[in-house]
Amino acid sequence: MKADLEASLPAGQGEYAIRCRDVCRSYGNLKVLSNLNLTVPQGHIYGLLGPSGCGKTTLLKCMVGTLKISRGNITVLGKPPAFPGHDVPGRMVGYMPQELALYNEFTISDTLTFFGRIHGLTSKERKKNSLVRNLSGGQRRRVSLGAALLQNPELLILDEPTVGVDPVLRAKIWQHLVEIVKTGKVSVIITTHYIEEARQANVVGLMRNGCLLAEGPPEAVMKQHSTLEQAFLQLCQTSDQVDSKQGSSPQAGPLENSQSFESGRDESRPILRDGSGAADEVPKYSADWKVRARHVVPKWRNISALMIKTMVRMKRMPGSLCFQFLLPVIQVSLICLCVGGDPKGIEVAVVNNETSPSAYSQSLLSFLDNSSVHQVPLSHTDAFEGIYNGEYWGVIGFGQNFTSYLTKRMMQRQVSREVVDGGSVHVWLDMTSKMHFFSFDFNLLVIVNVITFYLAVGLTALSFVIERKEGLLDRCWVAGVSPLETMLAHLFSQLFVISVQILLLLLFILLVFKIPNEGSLVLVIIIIVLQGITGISFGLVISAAIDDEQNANQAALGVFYPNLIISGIIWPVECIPYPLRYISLALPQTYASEALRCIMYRGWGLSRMMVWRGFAVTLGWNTFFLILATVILKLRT
Ligand SMILES: Nc1ncnc2c1ncn2[C@@H]1O[C@H](COP(=O)(O)OP(=O)(O)OP(=O)(O)O)[C@@H](O)[C@H]1O
Repeated sequence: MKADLEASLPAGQGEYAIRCRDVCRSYGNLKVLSNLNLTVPQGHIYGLLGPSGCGKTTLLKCMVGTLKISRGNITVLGKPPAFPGHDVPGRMVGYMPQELALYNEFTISDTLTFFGRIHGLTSKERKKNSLVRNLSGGQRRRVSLGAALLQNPELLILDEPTVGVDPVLRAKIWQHLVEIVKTGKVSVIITTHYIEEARQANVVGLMRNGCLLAEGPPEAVMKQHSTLEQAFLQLCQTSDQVDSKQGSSPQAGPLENSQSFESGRDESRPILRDGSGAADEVPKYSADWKVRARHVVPKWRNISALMIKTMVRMKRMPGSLCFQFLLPVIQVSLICLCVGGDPKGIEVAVVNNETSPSAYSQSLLSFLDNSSVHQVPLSHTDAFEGIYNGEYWGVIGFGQNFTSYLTKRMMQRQVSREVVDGGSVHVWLDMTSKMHFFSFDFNLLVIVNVITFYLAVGLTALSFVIERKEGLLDRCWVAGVSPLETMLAHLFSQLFVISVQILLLLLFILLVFKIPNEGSLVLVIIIIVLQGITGISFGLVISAAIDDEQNANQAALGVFYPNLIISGIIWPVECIPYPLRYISLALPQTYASEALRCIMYRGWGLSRMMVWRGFAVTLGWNTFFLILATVILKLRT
């Protein structure tokens, strides 16, 4: 039986498309792949079968290089995946992930064009104008498969391509796979839950608990059984029996299972290939510095493909795009209209103990702005009672001899304290009311900065979260897009959105609300755009680090309030206690807001420290956030 297999499975290097030796991979404490050995011969279809959760998808992700293995080695088309200069991930491999991994707002044509652009294809695809979101499940799978086949890859890695597909289409997919491997140049590894369909594969691998129970041509695996399914069940039972014999060891995990199974096998079992890779020498691969440098330098082709993708998606959601453009303008307009203006029609009690119509107190009261203050003449007792009852915002009081005392203050060089007091206007404010807010120097420009920053955070914080969840990020990785390219593409496309937002915002605050600008408009625009970039890059950090939409939203919101309070936006930095003040000065918005104020109100330029400091700190934060986001994204793939 082993001889049969060895005749059909090439052993030498170069004759296999994929070779895994002693591969281990864990998620935290969960060991998913245990010393797994697998060989996909060149020009063959390999059907990887196994129950749900046995680690098939994990293994495929390790093969395409989106997951790192913790031990062992994998060789795909001659080199380890993600090796510098190797086109896996890249053109050589077509990957269809388990998730559909399609952009819903794309047409079929857009989808093929997008992946075609990444692979540098110039041929014009046929126009398919149906939106992916309007297709049936089976149709979407076909598009997804089409995207994997697009660049005629040498290796096709298909994770359950036939799920939810009708039997006719399933048969067609298999027929196509059989057709493309005939040339001997294309190899396929395919996972499926429909065990019997794998009879059309040249080789099958039966996987369980992270190890391969058997590997070989389907006929050999089924030798003593009428179906593959029965063979698989038999293998599982035998494996369980060996496990229970070994069960005395409390730590017996998949690794031990695999070894004990191998060592205890007899010839009647369909263990068709000795998986031990210990004797195999691990080949050494090297790449010169030029290849390594080319591998690291971002490719404009990929960046532009991703940017066009984002623009097309935006175009397909015009309502959401308009809302994004107009949101800052709406917010700033509301702020201009509702915040920072003079109070209107507030009730103030007036206690005037002078009765004569020609008294100075009367003429003074007549000068008060009656649209802001509505004067209510009252007695001393009623006025203070009214204040306690919350009816009035304050009391203005004049003594009985206000006119004569004021005249004395004007005429005489020295007067008694009684004269000063009697010749003064007494004002009592209700400090429990909102009145004291009017004393705080509200600064619209700083708010513009905050809005630009946080809208940018909000725009980007979910960018990768959703793409990662839908498998799109993985698909792009496998097509050869690097984390840095993804990061730059997001940065550039969001920059377009925030540029429109900032343009509209400035038009409104300068032309409609006529906020004065004493300084250079160019500097104003640059600092606001730089703040927007800080927001985008911070959003990218959140997006790269967090997997779930809700947590990403919480993180963006969680940073909003502390930053608003500590950055001196609500209350001056000078009033913040010392340890916090140092933090405040290091934050991305503190010095930038100060710089914006100095440019617009004082007309200062870059030669002033308070201005260039704002630019320098913002640029520093931008660089830091972008590097951090790229590193996180790289570490997590
Ligand atoms: N990102 C992850 N974090 C933690 N555990 C994970 C993660 N991805 C997968 N797992 C776990 O690893 C195990 C193997 O998952 P995997 O998706 O590889 O199985 P599978 O054989 O492809 O299953 P199915 O046939 O249902 O797709 C499962 O127990 C799963 O819960």
